[in-house]
Amino acid sequence: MTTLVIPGNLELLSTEHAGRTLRLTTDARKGTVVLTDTPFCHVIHQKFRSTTCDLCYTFSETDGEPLLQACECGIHYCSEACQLKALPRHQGVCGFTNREIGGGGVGRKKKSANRNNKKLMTSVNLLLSAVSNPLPLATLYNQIDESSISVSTPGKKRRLEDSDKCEVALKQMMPCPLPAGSYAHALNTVHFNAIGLYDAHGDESGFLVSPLMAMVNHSCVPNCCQLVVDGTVTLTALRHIEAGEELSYSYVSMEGGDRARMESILDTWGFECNCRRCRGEPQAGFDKEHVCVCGSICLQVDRTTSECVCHPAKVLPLLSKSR
Ligand SMILES: C[S@@+](CC[C@H](N)C(=O)[O-])C[C@H]1O[C@@H](n2cnc3c(N)ncnc32)[C@H](O)[C@@H]1O
Repeated sequence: MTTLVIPGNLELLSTEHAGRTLRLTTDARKGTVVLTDTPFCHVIHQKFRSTTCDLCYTFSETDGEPLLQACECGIHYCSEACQLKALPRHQGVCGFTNREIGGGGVGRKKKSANRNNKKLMTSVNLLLSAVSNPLPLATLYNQIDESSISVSTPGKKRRLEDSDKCEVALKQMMPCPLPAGSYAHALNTVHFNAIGLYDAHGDESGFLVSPLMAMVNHSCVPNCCQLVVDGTVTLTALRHIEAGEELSYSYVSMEGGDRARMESILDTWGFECNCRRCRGEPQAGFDKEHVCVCGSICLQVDRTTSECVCHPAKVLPLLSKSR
Protein backbone atom coordinates (compact mmCIF):
# COMPACT_ATOMS: atom_id res chain seq x y z
CA MET A 1 0.00 0.00 0.00
CA THR A 2 1.33 3.48 -0.85
CA THR A 3 1.38 5.86 2.06
CA LEU A 4 -0.57 9.07 2.13
CA VAL A 5 1.62 12.00 1.10
CA ILE A 6 1.40 14.66 3.81
CA PRO A 7 2.69 18.15 2.86
CA GLY A 8 5.64 19.45 4.89
CA ASN A 9 3.63 21.93 6.96
CA LEU A 10 1.30 19.21 8.24
CA GLU A 11 1.57 16.25 10.58
CA LEU A 12 -0.75 13.26 10.83
CA LEU A 13 -1.30 11.97 14.33
CA SER A 14 -3.70 9.74 16.18
CA THR A 15 -5.91 10.92 19.01
CA GLU A 16 -7.92 8.83 21.44
CA HIS A 17 -11.07 10.93 21.19
CA ALA A 18 -11.33 11.37 17.40
CA GLY A 19 -8.98 8.98 15.59
CA ARG A 20 -6.53 10.41 13.09
CA THR A 21 -6.14 14.15 12.78
CA LEU A 22 -3.98 16.66 10.92
CA ARG A 23 -2.08 19.41 12.68
CA LEU A 24 0.05 22.31 11.48
CA THR A 25 3.80 22.35 12.03
CA THR A 26 4.05 26.09 11.33
CA ASP A 27 1.91 29.10 12.29
CA ALA A 28 -0.74 30.16 9.77
CA ARG A 29 -2.23 33.62 9.49
CA LYS A 30 -5.99 34.16 9.24
CA GLY A 31 -7.03 33.76 5.61
CA THR A 32 -4.15 31.42 4.65
CA VAL A 33 -5.04 28.35 2.62
CA VAL A 34 -3.50 25.67 4.86
CA LEU A 35 -4.38 22.68 2.73
CA THR A 36 -5.42 21.93 -0.86
CA ASP A 37 -6.47 18.49 -1.97
CA THR A 38 -7.71 16.71 -5.10
CA PRO A 39 -10.81 14.53 -4.71
CA PHE A 40 -10.42 10.91 -5.73
CA CYS A 41 -14.12 10.14 -6.00
CA HIS A 42 -17.38 12.03 -6.25
CA VAL A 43 -21.03 11.68 -7.07
CA ILE A 44 -23.30 14.42 -8.39
CA HIS A 45 -26.95 13.96 -7.39
CA GLN A 46 -29.09 13.05 -10.38
CA LYS A 47 -31.08 16.30 -10.22
CA PHE A 48 -27.89 18.34 -10.52
CA ARG A 49 -26.12 16.37 -13.26
CA SER A 50 -27.25 18.58 -16.12
CA THR A 51 -26.02 21.74 -14.38
CA THR A 52 -22.81 20.53 -12.69
CA CYS A 53 -19.57 19.64 -14.47
CA ASP A 54 -18.61 16.08 -13.50
CA LEU A 55 -14.92 16.97 -13.44
CA CYS A 56 -14.44 20.45 -11.95
CA TYR A 57 -17.95 20.78 -10.37
CA THR A 58 -18.53 24.12 -12.10
CA PHE A 59 -22.17 24.98 -11.73
CA SER A 60 -24.05 26.38 -14.70
CA GLU A 61 -27.54 27.86 -14.46
CA THR A 62 -29.97 26.18 -16.84
CA ASP A 63 -30.81 29.48 -18.53
CA GLY A 64 -27.12 30.14 -19.18
CA GLU A 65 -24.74 28.43 -21.57
CA PRO A 66 -25.73 24.72 -21.69
CA LEU A 67 -23.15 22.20 -20.45
CA LEU A 68 -21.91 19.60 -22.89
CA GLN A 69 -23.60 16.28 -22.33
CA ALA A 70 -21.24 13.34 -22.02
CA CYS A 71 -23.61 10.52 -22.78
CA GLU A 72 -27.05 9.07 -22.15
CA CYS A 73 -26.27 8.38 -18.50
CA GLY A 74 -26.89 12.06 -17.81
CA ILE A 75 -23.38 13.14 -16.76
CA HIS A 76 -22.35 16.56 -18.11
CA TYR A 77 -19.14 18.56 -18.47
CA CYS A 78 -18.54 22.29 -18.75
CA SER A 79 -15.97 21.99 -21.57
CA GLU A 80 -14.53 19.52 -24.02
CA ALA A 81 -11.27 19.67 -22.08
CA CYS A 82 -13.04 18.47 -18.90
CA GLN A 83 -14.92 15.82 -20.86
CA LEU A 84 -11.71 14.48 -22.39
CA LYS A 85 -9.84 14.50 -19.09
CA ALA A 86 -12.67 12.64 -17.39
CA LEU A 87 -13.04 9.97 -20.07
CA PRO A 88 -11.05 7.16 -18.38
CA ARG A 89 -13.07 7.54 -15.18
CA HIS A 90 -16.37 8.06 -16.92
CA GLN A 91 -16.09 4.68 -18.63
CA GLY A 92 -15.97 3.06 -15.19
CA VAL A 93 -19.11 4.67 -13.76
CA CYS A 94 -21.17 5.15 -16.93
CA GLY A 95 -24.47 3.34 -16.73
CA PHE A 96 -24.04 2.32 -13.09
CA THR A 97 -24.62 5.56 -11.20
CA ASN A 98 -28.42 5.37 -11.52
CA ARG A 99 -28.86 1.84 -10.24
CA GLU A 100 -31.56 1.20 -7.69
CA ILE A 101 -30.72 -0.69 -4.55
CA GLY A 102 -33.31 -3.47 -4.16
CA GLY A 103 -35.55 -3.85 -1.13
CA GLY A 104 -36.21 -0.16 -0.41
CA GLY A 105 -33.83 0.10 2.54
CA VAL A 106 -33.91 -1.43 5.97
CA GLY A 107 -36.02 1.03 7.97
CA ARG A 108 -39.46 0.05 9.36
CA LYS A 109 -41.35 3.04 7.97
CA LYS A 110 -41.45 3.78 4.24
CA LYS A 111 -40.06 7.30 4.68
CA SER A 112 -37.02 6.22 6.65
CA ALA A 113 -36.58 3.24 4.30
CA ASN A 114 -36.39 5.64 1.38
CA ARG A 115 -33.96 7.86 3.24
CA ASN A 116 -31.74 4.88 4.08
CA ASN A 117 -31.94 3.70 0.50
CA LYS A 118 -30.91 7.12 -0.80
CA LYS A 119 -27.97 7.28 1.62
CA LEU A 120 -26.85 3.79 0.65
CA MET A 121 -27.23 4.62 -3.05
CA THR A 122 -25.08 7.72 -2.66
CA SER A 123 -22.36 5.73 -0.88
CA VAL A 124 -22.47 2.98 -3.53
CA ASN A 125 -22.11 5.59 -6.28
CA LEU A 126 -19.24 7.20 -4.40
CA LEU A 127 -17.53 3.85 -4.07
CA LEU A 128 -18.06 3.13 -7.77
CA SER A 129 -16.47 6.45 -8.55
CA ALA A 130 -13.55 5.61 -6.22
CA VAL A 131 -12.80 2.28 -7.85
CA SER A 132 -13.13 3.79 -11.34
CA ASN A 133 -10.37 6.25 -10.58
CA PRO A 134 -7.18 5.35 -12.44
CA LEU A 135 -5.30 6.38 -9.27
CA PRO A 136 -4.17 3.36 -7.27
CA LEU A 137 -6.83 1.80 -5.10
CA ALA A 138 -4.43 2.32 -2.25
CA THR A 139 -5.85 5.84 -1.96
CA LEU A 140 -9.09 4.28 -0.84
CA TYR A 141 -7.42 1.81 1.48
CA ASN A 142 -5.59 4.63 3.20
CA GLN A 143 -8.97 5.74 4.44
CA ILE A 144 -9.85 2.33 5.82
CA ASP A 145 -8.56 2.22 9.32
CA GLU A 146 -10.33 0.59 12.21
CA SER A 147 -8.44 2.78 14.63
CA SER A 148 -10.45 5.74 13.40
CA ILE A 149 -13.46 4.32 15.21
CA SER A 150 -12.84 6.17 18.42
CA VAL A 151 -14.82 5.78 21.64
CA SER A 152 -16.97 8.74 20.64
CA THR A 153 -18.29 7.13 17.45
CA PRO A 154 -21.18 4.83 18.47
CA GLY A 155 -23.09 5.43 15.20
CA LYS A 156 -20.10 4.45 13.11
CA LYS A 157 -19.59 1.18 14.97
CA ARG A 158 -23.28 0.35 14.52
CA ARG A 159 -23.18 1.12 10.81
CA LEU A 160 -20.10 -1.03 10.27
CA GLU A 161 -21.79 -3.99 11.96
CA ASP A 162 -24.95 -3.45 9.85
CA SER A 163 -23.18 -3.24 6.53
CA ASP A 164 -21.01 -6.26 7.28
CA LYS A 165 -24.26 -8.20 7.03
CA CYS A 166 -24.89 -7.02 3.45
CA GLU A 167 -21.38 -7.69 2.11
CA VAL A 168 -22.62 -10.34 -0.35
CA ALA A 169 -25.37 -8.10 -1.75
CA LEU A 170 -22.91 -5.25 -2.17
CA LYS A 171 -20.45 -7.43 -4.03
CA GLN A 172 -23.14 -8.35 -6.57
CA MET A 173 -24.23 -4.73 -6.91
CA MET A 174 -20.83 -3.21 -7.59
CA PRO A 175 -18.65 -4.13 -10.53
CA CYS A 176 -15.48 -3.30 -8.64
CA PRO A 177 -12.26 -5.10 -7.96
CA LEU A 178 -12.29 -4.89 -4.17
CA PRO A 179 -10.98 -7.88 -2.25
CA ALA A 180 -13.68 -10.11 -0.72
CA GLY A 181 -14.58 -9.03 2.78
CA SER A 182 -13.79 -5.36 2.23
CA TYR A 183 -16.90 -4.09 0.43
CA ALA A 184 -18.91 -3.08 3.47
CA HIS A 185 -15.91 -1.47 5.08
CA ALA A 186 -15.06 0.48 1.91
CA LEU A 187 -18.67 1.61 1.67
CA ASN A 188 -18.54 2.96 5.20
CA THR A 189 -15.25 4.59 4.48
CA VAL A 190 -16.63 6.67 1.64
CA HIS A 191 -19.77 7.41 3.65
CA PHE A 192 -17.93 8.74 6.69
CA ASN A 193 -15.39 10.71 4.67
CA ALA A 194 -17.72 12.34 2.16
CA ILE A 195 -17.75 16.11 1.83
CA GLY A 196 -20.87 17.87 0.52
CA LEU A 197 -20.79 19.74 -2.78
CA TYR A 198 -23.02 22.79 -3.10
CA ASP A 199 -24.34 24.70 -6.09
CA ALA A 200 -24.34 28.47 -6.37
CA HIS A 201 -27.53 28.65 -4.29
CA GLY A 202 -26.05 26.63 -1.46
CA ASP A 203 -28.08 23.50 -2.29
CA GLU A 204 -26.33 20.15 -1.89
CA SER A 205 -25.49 18.92 -5.38
CA GLY A 206 -23.37 15.87 -4.53
CA PHE A 207 -20.51 14.43 -2.49
CA LEU A 208 -16.80 13.88 -2.89
CA VAL A 209 -14.04 12.16 -0.96
CA SER A 210 -10.65 13.75 -0.76
CA PRO A 211 -7.78 11.77 0.80
CA LEU A 212 -6.10 14.47 2.91
CA MET A 213 -9.23 16.39 3.78
CA ALA A 214 -10.67 13.09 5.06
CA MET A 215 -8.08 13.27 7.87
CA VAL A 216 -9.35 16.63 9.16
CA ASN A 217 -11.68 16.33 12.15
CA HIS A 218 -14.81 18.25 13.03
CA SER A 219 -15.29 21.06 15.51
CA CYS A 220 -18.33 23.28 16.12
CA VAL A 221 -15.78 26.02 16.93
CA PRO A 222 -13.60 25.33 13.88
CA ASN A 223 -10.30 27.05 13.10
CA CYS A 224 -10.77 26.54 9.34
CA CYS A 225 -13.46 26.55 6.69
CA GLN A 226 -13.56 24.05 3.88
CA LEU A 227 -14.41 25.08 0.31
CA VAL A 228 -14.40 23.38 -3.08
CA VAL A 229 -13.06 25.68 -5.79
CA ASP A 230 -12.54 24.56 -9.42
CA GLY A 231 -12.45 20.90 -8.50
CA THR A 232 -9.95 21.44 -5.67
CA VAL A 233 -10.81 21.10 -1.98
CA THR A 234 -9.30 23.84 0.16
CA LEU A 235 -9.02 24.49 3.88
CA THR A 236 -8.61 28.14 4.91
CA ALA A 237 -7.59 29.44 8.35
CA LEU A 238 -10.45 31.37 9.97
CA ARG A 239 -8.12 32.82 12.59
CA HIS A 240 -4.42 32.77 13.45
CA ILE A 241 -3.47 29.11 13.95
CA GLU A 242 -0.38 28.23 15.95
CA ALA A 243 2.07 25.45 15.06
CA GLY A 244 0.92 22.25 16.76
CA GLU A 245 -2.79 23.06 16.62
CA GLU A 246 -5.11 20.45 15.14
CA LEU A 247 -6.94 21.61 12.03
CA SER A 248 -10.73 21.46 12.10
CA TYR A 249 -13.75 22.55 10.16
CA SER A 250 -17.44 22.11 10.80
CA TYR A 251 -18.98 19.06 9.12
CA VAL A 252 -22.50 20.31 9.72
CA SER A 253 -24.70 23.35 9.35
CA MET A 254 -25.19 25.55 12.40
CA GLU A 255 -28.72 26.29 11.29
CA GLY A 256 -31.33 25.04 13.76
CA GLY A 257 -29.38 25.48 16.99
CA ASP A 258 -27.37 23.24 19.30
CA ARG A 259 -29.70 20.26 19.52
CA ALA A 260 -30.23 19.95 15.76
CA ARG A 261 -26.48 20.26 15.23
CA MET A 262 -25.60 17.54 17.76
CA GLU A 263 -28.24 15.18 16.31
CA SER A 264 -27.01 15.83 12.79
CA ILE A 265 -23.42 15.01 13.82
CA LEU A 266 -24.46 11.72 15.40
CA ASP A 267 -26.82 10.76 12.58
CA THR A 268 -24.60 11.67 9.63
CA TRP A 269 -21.13 11.20 11.03
CA GLY A 270 -21.72 8.66 13.78
CA PHE A 271 -19.96 10.46 16.63
CA GLU A 272 -20.81 12.55 19.66
CA CYS A 273 -19.09 15.92 19.50
CA ASN A 274 -17.42 17.04 22.68
CA CYS A 275 -16.19 20.48 21.62
CA ARG A 276 -16.44 23.65 23.73
CA ARG A 277 -19.63 24.67 22.03
CA CYS A 278 -21.33 21.28 22.57
CA ARG A 279 -20.18 21.23 26.21
CA GLY A 280 -21.84 24.63 26.64
CA GLU A 281 -18.62 26.37 27.66
CA PRO A 282 -18.10 30.10 27.02
CA GLN A 283 -16.45 30.76 23.70
CA ALA A 284 -13.89 33.49 24.11
CA GLY A 285 -13.32 35.60 21.04
CA PHE A 286 -16.31 34.11 19.29
CA ASP A 287 -18.73 37.00 19.75
CA LYS A 288 -17.09 39.40 17.35
CA GLU A 289 -17.44 37.07 14.39
CA HIS A 290 -20.33 36.02 12.25
CA VAL A 291 -21.09 32.32 12.15
CA CYS A 292 -22.21 31.05 8.79
CA VAL A 293 -24.90 28.37 8.46
CA CYS A 294 -22.19 25.92 7.40
CA GLY A 295 -20.53 26.35 10.78
CA SER A 296 -17.59 28.45 9.69
CA ILE A 297 -16.71 31.73 11.27
CA CYS A 298 -16.84 33.92 8.22
CA LEU A 299 -13.79 35.74 7.02
CA GLN A 300 -15.51 38.09 4.65
CA VAL A 301 -19.04 39.18 5.18
CA ASP A 302 -20.69 41.67 2.91
CA ARG A 303 -22.72 43.70 5.38
CA THR A 304 -25.34 44.61 2.77
CA THR A 305 -26.02 41.19 1.31
CA SER A 306 -24.70 38.96 4.12
CA GLU A 307 -22.80 36.94 1.52
CA CYS A 308 -19.93 35.05 3.07
CA VAL A 309 -16.75 33.40 1.90
CA CYS A 310 -18.12 29.90 2.48
CA HIS A 311 -21.17 30.29 0.28
CA PRO A 312 -20.14 33.13 -2.02
CA ALA A 313 -23.28 33.24 -4.11
CA LYS A 314 -25.82 32.65 -1.39
CA VAL A 315 -27.30 35.30 0.83
CA LEU A 316 -27.22 33.76 4.26
CA PRO A 317 -29.01 34.57 7.45
CA LEU A 318 -25.97 34.91 9.70
CA LEU A 319 -26.46 33.33 13.08
CA SER A 320 -26.05 34.87 16.46
CA LYS A 321 -23.10 33.42 18.38
CA SER A 322 -24.69 33.39 21.80
CA ARG A 323 -26.04 30.00 22.82
C1 LIG B 1 -13.53 12.61 7.86
S1 LIG B 1 -13.11 11.46 9.10
C2 LIG B 1 -11.86 12.34 9.99
C3 LIG B 1 -10.62 11.48 10.18
C4 LIG B 1 -10.81 10.37 11.17
N1 LIG B 1 -10.49 10.84 12.49
C5 LIG B 1 -9.94 9.17 10.79
O1 LIG B 1 -9.14 8.72 11.63
O2 LIG B 1 -10.11 8.62 9.72
C6 LIG B 1 -14.56 11.58 10.09
C7 LIG B 1 -14.59 10.68 11.30
O3 LIG B 1 -13.63 11.11 12.27
C8 LIG B 1 -14.16 11.03 13.60
N2 LIG B 1 -14.28 12.40 14.13
C9 LIG B 1 -14.13 13.56 13.45
N3 LIG B 1 -14.25 14.63 14.25
C10 LIG B 1 -14.52 14.16 15.48
C11 LIG B 1 -14.75 14.78 16.73
N4 LIG B 1 -14.76 16.10 16.89
N5 LIG B 1 -14.98 13.96 17.80
C12 LIG B 1 -14.98 12.59 17.66
N6 LIG B 1 -14.78 11.95 16.50
C13 LIG B 1 -14.54 12.71 15.41
C14 LIG B 1 -15.52 10.36 13.46
O4 LIG B 1 -15.31 8.97 13.61
C15 LIG B 1 -15.92 10.68 12.02
O5 LIG B 1 -16.84 9.76 11.48
